[in-house]
Amino acid sequence: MAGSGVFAEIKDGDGVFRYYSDGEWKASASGKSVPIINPTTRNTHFKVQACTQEEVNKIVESARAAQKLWAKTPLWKRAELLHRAAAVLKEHKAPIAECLVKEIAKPAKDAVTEVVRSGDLISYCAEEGVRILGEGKFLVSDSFPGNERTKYCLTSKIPLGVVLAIPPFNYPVNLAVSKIAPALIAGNSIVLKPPTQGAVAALHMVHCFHLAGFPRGLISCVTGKGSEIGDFLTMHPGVSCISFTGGDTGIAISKKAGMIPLQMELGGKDACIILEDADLDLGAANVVKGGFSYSGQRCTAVKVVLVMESVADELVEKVNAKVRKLTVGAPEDDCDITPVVTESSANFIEGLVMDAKQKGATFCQEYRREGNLIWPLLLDHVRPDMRIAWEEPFGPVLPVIRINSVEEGIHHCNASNFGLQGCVFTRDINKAILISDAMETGTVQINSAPARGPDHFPFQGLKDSGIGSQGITNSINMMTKIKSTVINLPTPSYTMG
Ligand SMILES: NC(=O)C1=CN([C@@H]2O[C@H](COP(=O)(O)OP(=O)(O)OC[C@H]3O[C@@H](n4cnc5c(N)ncnc54)[C@H](OP(=O)(O)O)[C@@H]3O)[C@@H](O)[C@H]2O)C=CC1
Ligand SMILES: O=C(O)[C@H](O)COP(=O)(O)O
Repeated sequence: MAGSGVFAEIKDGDGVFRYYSDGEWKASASGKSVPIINPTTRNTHFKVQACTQEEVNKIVESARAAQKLWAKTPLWKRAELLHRAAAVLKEHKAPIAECLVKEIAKPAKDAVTEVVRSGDLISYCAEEGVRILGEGKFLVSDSFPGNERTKYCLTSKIPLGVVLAIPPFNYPVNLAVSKIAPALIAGNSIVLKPPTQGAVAALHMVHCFHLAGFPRGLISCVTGKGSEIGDFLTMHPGVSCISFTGGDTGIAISKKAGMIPLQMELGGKDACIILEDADLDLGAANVVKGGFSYSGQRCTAVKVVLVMESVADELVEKVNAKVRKLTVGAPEDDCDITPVVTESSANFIEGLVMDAKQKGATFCQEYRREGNLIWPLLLDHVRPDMRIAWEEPFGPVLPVIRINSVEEGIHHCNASNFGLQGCVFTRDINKAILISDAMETGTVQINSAPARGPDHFPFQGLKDSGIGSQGITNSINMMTKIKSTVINLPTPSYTMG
């Protein structure tokens, strides 16, 4: 059970979850807490500390001190500790998954998968770090015009300092460790600010790093509402790098942050283009999986289907047949469709649906909502003047736009402010490549729905979907800087010369 057994110390006597600073679990001096509302019951399920600015200062100070020592810890030892943390995390997957079910209504099996996937990510990161951080470059000067061979340049990757990690609610464990593990293996320290919905799962995950024996202050976790402590954290002079995943908040952060490296993974409006020659059964299965898994609350969810008119009726029929089979209900029952994360999120989704209704979209199912639970809905004959053609619902509501040419589909995709992923279904690999090249997105999947995983693949968004690239190798590189040492010789030296 959450906050019991080995996790007992992360909760105070009043049942409020503590924050983690300088290797200890503490109650905030604010005396205030932030409620976490269970999306299913809509009642307060957990409470976390509302940390103060002084507590943030203290955390950043100890993170800076701990990083100096950690940078001098041999790479193999850093990797060994990460492997231990991965094992502890997997060992305690059940209570962490339980938090995900209660805080963000993630279906029970998917919640366990998220924790196990996170353990695997940490281990892979430890191995990859040992390989790529153990290597540098050796350059000689005579390759550049006008130079003799008098300079030897040695480069290596050095840590940045304190990495601030801010993940979103939908993968509060996986998208936290995707920042924590690369930062640590590269010799940085970490300050984590988890999403409010998902904070308790994240605190449990942090305790697994504590149990694994990481040094004091190297990892900290500060809780509180992003709208209250977010600016203080992201503009803190002690922070050397920000790795953020979330919505438009990331655009505001990137405008306010100082001259530090930023990794931003933001929203998406991933298009699924379906051509006449596509395998429509495969296309329909991926539209349903891509559009409705975790009730559409994935940045990589299919968020608009662009299907050629000649096969649209058949595709819609096949998709509808699969939508009818989706189970709707509680995450504890492992239903396919579960309540969306907050009431305001459900209201926002409803606003998009009503706008589409008013403007004449075809409802393939009856619109139904109870509390935060919204039944899956396919909207056919959506037109570009409808909000849902462009906005990200982050819910189980999927628009279909019928197109008459490939160019029309690409045009719609590229007219979006977002550019995260996209996918194309066709049996013609040549067409698929041309479409992939034409789509202005960070990734294009051919004959499969968009996905971030497996977690070592590069993952990046263009335009408003982000800055930089994630994926284990890219994150390690992003959280380091190149340092050079140049050996200057008094006379040119040529090997075997
Ligand atoms: N491209 C990608 O990889 C992904 C993108 N997303 C996108 O994330 C969005 C949904 O996630 P959601 O959690 O609602 O996103 P938000 O942008 O609302 O929140 C993300 C994180 O930022 C924190 N935060 C809020 N305000 C501030 C602030 N002023 N300064 C610093 N941090 C702040 C939040 O904390 P708090 O919860 O306390 O407000 C949370 O931890 C969608 O748009 C989705 O597409 C989601 C997953 C992956
Ligand atoms: O937030 C998200 O949507 C995740 O990054 C998606 O990860 P997945 O595509 O591997 O499920």
